[in-house]
Amino acid sequence: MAKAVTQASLFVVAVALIDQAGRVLVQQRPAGKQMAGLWEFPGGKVEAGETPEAALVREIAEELGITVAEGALRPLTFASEPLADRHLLLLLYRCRDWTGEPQALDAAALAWHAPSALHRLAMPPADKPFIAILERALTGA
Ligand SMILES: Nc1nc2c([nH]c(=O)n2[C@H]2C[C@H](O)[C@@H](COP(=O)(O)OP(=O)(O)OP(=O)(O)O)O2)c(=O)[nH]1
Repeated sequence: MAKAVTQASLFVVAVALIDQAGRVLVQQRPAGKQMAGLWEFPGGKVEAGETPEAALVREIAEELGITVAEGALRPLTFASEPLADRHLLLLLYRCRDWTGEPQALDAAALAWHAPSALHRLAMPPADKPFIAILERALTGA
């Protein structure tokens, strides 16, 4: 019999911005937040009435100060797992086209890394499987 879901879902969208050198942008969660200090993909919670893509366009503008068109967001993969007292549904998109220079408006720091270098970063548990998927997506392997 299927296990009953008792936790409310936390619906989050995030983006792997990919530059011309094939590096991916990650940001460091600031002090005072849950999982402070960990490196994550820019994004955040989908608000009531928003599509995932509209939420991600909004979050990218708020967190990085850059403009992305919804059509430039390509679904890549997702995670579904418990997070504290909730159940996290995390949709990861990839994106190669944006306008502006990313700034750390909501993060302690930004960094560009080749996907293989992400293995060395402290990231949230849900993000770990994303690294190999990004490596395959960017090398074509
Ligand atoms: N943006 C983002 N969030 C992630 C990733 N991995 C991961 O587990 N999360 C979690 C952390 C948070 O619990 C949630 C994102 O929500 P959020 O960033 O809007 O929420 P928050 O707790 O940082 O801040 P707030 O909006 O409540 O002030 O998803 C990721 O790669 N990117």
